Amino acid sequence: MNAPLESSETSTAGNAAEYDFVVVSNRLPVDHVVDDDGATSWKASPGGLVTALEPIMRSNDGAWVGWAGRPDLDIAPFDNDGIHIVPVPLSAEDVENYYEGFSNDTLWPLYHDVIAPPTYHREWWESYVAVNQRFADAAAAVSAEGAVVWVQDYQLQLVPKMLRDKRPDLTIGFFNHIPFPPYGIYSQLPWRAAIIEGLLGADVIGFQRVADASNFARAVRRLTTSTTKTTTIEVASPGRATRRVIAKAFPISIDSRSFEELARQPHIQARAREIREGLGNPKTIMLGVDRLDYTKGIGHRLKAYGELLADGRIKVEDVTLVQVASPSRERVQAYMDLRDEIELTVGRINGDFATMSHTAISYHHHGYPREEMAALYLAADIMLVTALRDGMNLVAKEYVAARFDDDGVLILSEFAGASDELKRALRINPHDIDGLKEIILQAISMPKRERAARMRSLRKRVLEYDVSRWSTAFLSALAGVRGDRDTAESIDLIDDDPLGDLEWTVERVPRGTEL
Ligand SMILES: O=P(O)(O)OC[C@H]1O[C@H](O[C@H]2O[C@H](CO)[C@@H](O)[C@H](O)[C@H]2O)[C@H](O)[C@@H](O)[C@@H]1O
Ligand SMILES: O=c1ccn([C@@H]2O[C@H](COP(=O)(O)OP(=O)(O)O)[C@@H](O)[C@H]2O)c(=O)[nH]1
Repeated sequence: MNAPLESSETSTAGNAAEYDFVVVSNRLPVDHVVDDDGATSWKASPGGLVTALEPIMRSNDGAWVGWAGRPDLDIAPFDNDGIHIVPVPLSAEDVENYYEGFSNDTLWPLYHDVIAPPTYHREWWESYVAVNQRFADAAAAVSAEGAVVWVQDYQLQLVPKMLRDKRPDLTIGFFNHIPFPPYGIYSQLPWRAAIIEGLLGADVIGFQRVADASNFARAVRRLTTSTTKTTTIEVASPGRATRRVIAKAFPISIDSRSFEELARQPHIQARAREIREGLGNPKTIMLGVDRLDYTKGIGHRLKAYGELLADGRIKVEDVTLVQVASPSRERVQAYMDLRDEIELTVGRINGDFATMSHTAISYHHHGYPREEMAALYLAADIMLVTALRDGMNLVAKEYVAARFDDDGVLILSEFAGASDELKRALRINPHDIDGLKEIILQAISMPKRERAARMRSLRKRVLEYDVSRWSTAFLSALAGVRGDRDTAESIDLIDDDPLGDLEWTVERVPRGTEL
């Protein structure tokens, strides 16, 4: 990686308005980290957004505008592995109010079915507006005349309108990586109309699920004078021509082939065997990989596993659970509470059931590199995705891509976006602990022939609809709007949407099942 300058000096890779393709996201693909001894370095950022966008950026020669993950850093733009990186500095106060506050303690819980209660603070909102303006200004400064700018995610929902006001020549896309909530929940937000107006600055607004797009269309109808017809929104503003905005589902994916290639490498397979041996070669290894987030249903899966051990329906010598819980948003109170709760539960289950030779839960509060992820997926007989609500969940798709041996069982929450596509997974309602226990037993005893048939079908889907298909679909929809015609690749990405037609009311939303 080229060494970036740690000051506001200009680098050779300047900040001129020269890029025809610009991605704007809260996070850059790399985080600036400082070790205990004060040494600084760059490491891959956490989460699926970066996993999905990195391959597209590498093949597009574009600029990526975002935050370097630490407060008070003023770093000049630099080139990293074929991507022009444009850091947007955030002060410690911005991080507290815009990122930890409004993004992750207001919007995140609100958009995830209020699993945790959202907090509404006016000063957080003011910071969100100011920081969104800063991202919009930075994007405008690097975008060439007529460029395509693709804004990502809930942290930057005001950027499309801010950009359009400043640079009407740009074509603007927005993709929401997390769910868009039903109106009964969304309407709690004191700034609900301003956010819809912000998003409507885009030409194409993408969502993970059909249900998200229809929730958004309903919010548009309730809060604006714009009209909606299927995926088209007619936006009328005083003194301006009516604009057409497309809002529809574009389910995100992964670079499936490259993940499979990685898993096929002999050293990754050797590492998978080593992981199994290290765990005492149990008959069944179950795996969970999540950011330590209350949306991921980690407690529900621990509950089911602990009860199966307590009931004597499985033995600790036979079935081990590996749980990777990568650190996330560690200064937000709900995340601190969750860590305490999960680690207490892990300690109790291990205390009650582990033997000198066999641990029950192998728990890891770390973020691992891609290679280790691939080895873990190969080592796991069962992958447990028990999210209470999740935009997509790329982990589910990575597990499938890694299993070139057509083996392994995916247990997948119906509340994760991936569930719309991965229909031959064992789909579960994570709130139903008894149901989850039965499904785990079914997965443990599933005959090899059935495992292979299911995995083949899952792999067909994941290999066919990869991240390049996702970005091509989105960007051709954007090109269609720019040319004032919808040339969008016909998106038959979803055959049907089991939850899509439900307009949930607040009362029907599952609220934190008691564990
Ligand atoms: O940046 P952080 O606050 O550390 O959080 C990491 C990312 O988490 C979220 O990921 C989402 O995007 C994935 C890819 O589309 C999707 O599979 C997953 O369901 C979402 O939760 C968040 O949306 C990103 O902005 C964060 O960078
Ligand atoms: O220790 C870890 C844990 C997770 N991941 C990656 O982080 C992403 C998680 O994406 P997902 O969509 O499942 O959830 P998110 O964290 O974005 O909500 C996946 O690419 C994982 O492989 C990783 O690289 N190391």
